[in-house]
Amino acid sequence: MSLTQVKHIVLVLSGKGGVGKSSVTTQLALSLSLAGHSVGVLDIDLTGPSIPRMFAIEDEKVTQTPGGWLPITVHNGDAAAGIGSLRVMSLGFLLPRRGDAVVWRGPKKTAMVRQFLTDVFWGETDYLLIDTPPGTSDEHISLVETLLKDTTPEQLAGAVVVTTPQAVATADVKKELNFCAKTGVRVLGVVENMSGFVCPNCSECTHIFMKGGGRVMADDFDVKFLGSVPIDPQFLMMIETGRRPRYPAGTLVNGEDMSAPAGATDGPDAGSEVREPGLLVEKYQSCSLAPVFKTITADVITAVQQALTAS
Ligand SMILES: Nc1ncnc2c1ncn2[C@@H]1O[C@H](COP(=O)(O)OP(=O)(O)OP(=O)(O)O)[C@@H](O)[C@H]1O
Ligand code: SF4
Repeated sequence: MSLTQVKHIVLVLSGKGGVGKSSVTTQLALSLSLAGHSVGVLDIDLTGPSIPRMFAIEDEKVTQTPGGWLPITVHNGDAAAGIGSLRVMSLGFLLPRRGDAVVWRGPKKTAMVRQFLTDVFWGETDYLLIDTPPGTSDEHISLVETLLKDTTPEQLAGAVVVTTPQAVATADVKKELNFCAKTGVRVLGVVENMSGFVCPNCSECTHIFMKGGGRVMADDFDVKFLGSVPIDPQFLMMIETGRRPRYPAGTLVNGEDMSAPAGATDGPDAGSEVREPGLLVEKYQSCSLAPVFKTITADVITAVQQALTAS
């Protein structure tokens, strides 16, 4: 069984598409890795796998070994720098061409999800984040059934549920919380994404949508609110073009100065359209969302430890 050496499995769920589930998964993975943990990301969004693009590895192909499929390495980690390894598996790596459509009926999707859970060789991994499609579809049921059967309660830590602030999103995301309650999956907490907009000129955060819907929903369901994540165009730019985020002098986020140090040059990758997966962790450290996720990650780790004590 490929998950035996995985310590903690965390599902990333949302009832609604486009709320930033894959972005939250990506940032949680980068943040956990920056905190020194070895991290795996399993993308089971079979019809729209966006995780490979987010890690700039969409042209990679996985290899089959006697121990199973080998996930793609984003980086190997650096013990001296206190950074953990980061590896990714997605259906995107098995498709003949980038962007190929996957038109499968339920049973085939169910079988693929099972295969992803049993046939990927993760090796020793502290956190396996599973990015799921929106809703509560065949993939979710297959995922939860297999995990409840094949992993221990200590391994299956629980779910991080992602929403946006508006009522139209929270209404759908509530269905996901009900799904967790019915299937017995613990909810580690709720993240409100796209909560305000970070201006690229002055780094001021403006709440262009409503705010607070995620917290209200978390309170209604008596689960932890993990935090609000603003829209930062620099994060999007980093993902799309590989450019290193840059903020005006004096930009403070969560007490951390995000502006480039005095005299710093932009480096060879600044302005470059070439995305380099190995540099993603380093670049992410200079993104305004990194300190936000540091706090969220610390809360997720605490919630996982509490779940461990309770199980
Ligand atoms: N906080 C953010 N700041 C800037 N851009 C963001 C943020 N969150 C998400 N995005 C961008 O919004 C788009 C949709 O996000 P993402 O793909 O993560 O959503 P999703 O919920 O996983 O979508 P799907 O339902 O299709 O799987 C992406 O281009 C992503 O980079
Ligand atoms: S936040 Fe400040 S710099 Fe940005 S658009 Fe508004 S006024 Fe201009």
